[in-house]
Amino acid sequence: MLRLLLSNCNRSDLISRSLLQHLPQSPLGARLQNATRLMRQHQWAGPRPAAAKVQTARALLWGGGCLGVGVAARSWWTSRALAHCEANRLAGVIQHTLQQETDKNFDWKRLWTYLEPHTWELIGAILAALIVAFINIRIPNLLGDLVNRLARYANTYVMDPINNSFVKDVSKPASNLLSLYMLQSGFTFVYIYLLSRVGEQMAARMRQDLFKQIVLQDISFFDENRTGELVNRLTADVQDFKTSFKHFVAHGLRSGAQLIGGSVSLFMISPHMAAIALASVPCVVLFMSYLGRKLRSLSKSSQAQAERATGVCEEALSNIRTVRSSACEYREMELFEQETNEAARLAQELGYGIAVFQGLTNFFLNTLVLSTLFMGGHLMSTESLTPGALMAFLVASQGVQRSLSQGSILLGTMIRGLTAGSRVFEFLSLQPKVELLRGYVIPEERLHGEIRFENVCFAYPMRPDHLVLKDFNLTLRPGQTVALVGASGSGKSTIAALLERFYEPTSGNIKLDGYKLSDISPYWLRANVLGFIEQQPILFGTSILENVRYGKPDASETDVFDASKLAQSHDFVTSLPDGYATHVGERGTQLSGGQRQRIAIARALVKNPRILILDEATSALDATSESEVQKALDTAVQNRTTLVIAHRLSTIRNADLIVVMDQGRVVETGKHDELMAKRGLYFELVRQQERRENQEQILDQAQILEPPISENSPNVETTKNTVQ
Ligand SMILES: Nc1ncnc2c1ncn2[C@@H]1O[C@H](COP(=O)(O)OP(=O)(O)OP(=O)(O)O)[C@@H](O)[C@H]1O
Repeated sequence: MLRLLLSNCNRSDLISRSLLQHLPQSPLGARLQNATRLMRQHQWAGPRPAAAKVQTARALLWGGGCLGVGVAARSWWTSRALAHCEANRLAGVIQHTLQQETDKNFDWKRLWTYLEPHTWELIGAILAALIVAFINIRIPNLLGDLVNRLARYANTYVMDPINNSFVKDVSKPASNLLSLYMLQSGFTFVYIYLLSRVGEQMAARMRQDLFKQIVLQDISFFDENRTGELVNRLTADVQDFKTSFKHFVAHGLRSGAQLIGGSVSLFMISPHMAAIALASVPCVVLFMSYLGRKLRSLSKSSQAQAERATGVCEEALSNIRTVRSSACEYREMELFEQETNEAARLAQELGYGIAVFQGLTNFFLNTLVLSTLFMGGHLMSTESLTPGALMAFLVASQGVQRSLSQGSILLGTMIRGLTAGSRVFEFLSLQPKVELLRGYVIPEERLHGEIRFENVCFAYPMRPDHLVLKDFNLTLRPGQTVALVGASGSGKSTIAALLERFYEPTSGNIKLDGYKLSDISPYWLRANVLGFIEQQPILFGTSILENVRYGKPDASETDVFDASKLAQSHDFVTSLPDGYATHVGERGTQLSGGQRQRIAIARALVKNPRILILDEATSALDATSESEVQKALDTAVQNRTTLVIAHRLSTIRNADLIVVMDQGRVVETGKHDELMAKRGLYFELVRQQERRENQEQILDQAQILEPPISENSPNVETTKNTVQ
């Protein structure tokens, strides 16, 4: 789906045509840009850790050794080209290792970029939370005051409460207390409301940035990361971070302020009791930070495991037809069960750690209350403490106790939040190697559609030690149809992927009308020059009109109809009850394979591309659909340079040039008749295919001739018995 997204980049969404026009258009400008890009890449590799330097040196020595062997084994020219491939491949290995070593600590600076636009709201929330904390510190003193006054009337029977001095005496501290309660609730509302605004807006921006960053990544990123895991980061991790942030700021600030303020007032009420009560706090703090570190690493593995479970679920659901047709429902259930059980086990371990911590903290705090009562009673008996002061001390110490126990919950929240945040920021800081908009645009009058592959070597980033293309050379002249054939895995689709700039060659060049592809804006290239038709095209769950328009968002209805006529889809679309407004279902499941394919062809043609890439566009179809789609393709390729990746060799007999590939190299080129006369690999492939097709025909005929199974036939009996 992402390949499709990249190959049909939505121009109106990302950048206006005028911006594209302003990009440098001369080869010199492009060379300068390329040089800057290379310099930046070089700077990135700049300060290498010592271990990496050793690794680099080792790798280079090893590379040197390999070069030596290569020189001895091959002719000078071939080995020089391959040595170059090997050196570049090694550079890939080193870069991959270095990337894995990058620090994944929490990025506070990046967090600030999200908070900065809400500075005033945040300050307001912090102030309101601090005021609440201050009020909470004041309340015990006022309560103590009230209790002292009430204590005076402990043994007095109040006859007339209205005219009695009791009311006058008590009303002032009581009304003071009431006003504080009202202020406390008002400021609580303010900070909770402001924090939730900041949190929601921050989370929305984070999600948008993360999605943008993910969509812009190189295709190799998607080879490495599973879709479900990416979706998990976009949803669960951002959610976790937001919740933890709000919780932490709201309760953390209040608890922190209350802890400090409450401790001060404890000292003011009774320094003796306060000293005893707070003596053991440093031990709790030390214990808290030790456990915090342990819990953080546990939380990290627990969240990563949850991500894996989501990955399994997403993969199974998005490929439900394959799961069903392979009868793998129970396997998928089992796999999901294993992954979720493991996630639950890790989460339980985390919960266990937090529970131990909280239990110990509670025990500590309760013994603190008990010792306070014991000490307070003793001081009261010696008349060095009033009952009001004891009451104030107890309420204040309860405030401190609440803050401390909040601290243990906050610790868990903070751990979860920091882990989720660093996972989100990890992807936010990734930079794609190929920048979508960087590069120049070839002026219309110079765009002819000539493609040259010059000594291209390539290894996939996920398998840097496996060279897929070795010194690959090929020229496609403007308007020519060139077919790539070869055994499975020989590198045909890789050629198409390189032409689309889904990957960059490890060495060598690909040129379009003499301009290096690496200097051209990939966005412009895919949006204007290349039309890509895949073997199994994916449609989006919207109308046929929107699906065709996906190739060119500003296409008029007439453009869509014209492209559909060229793709032989107009007639079947207009015969549908809703015509172009027909919904195709998720991934286009409500259409037949041939219909999907023809809509995909219309989607590619609507932008009138100069170059068409057909990746086995008919191989997944039955004979009727194949002939319809083939008709569409025959019209589509006219006046365009076309690269056909062929499986059914019968469909490319008329190609202007057939290129036979074997293990990433070109081994034969020519027209069909020339290659057949050569009796080389192409001849062999054609023969193999003919034999296979004959065998399939014989099997089909055998099935037709086989008598229908009757109710009484032994086969049916056997089946019945087996089922029973
Ligand atoms: N994304 C990828 N990451 C790593 N290796 C890959 C990737 N895609 C393909 N390969 C490997 O590259 C080699 C060439 O694959 P490619 O798809 O180009 O072959 P092909 O000739 O098109 O095969 P087929 O006819 O079966 O489609 C294979 O060995 C394959 O395993």
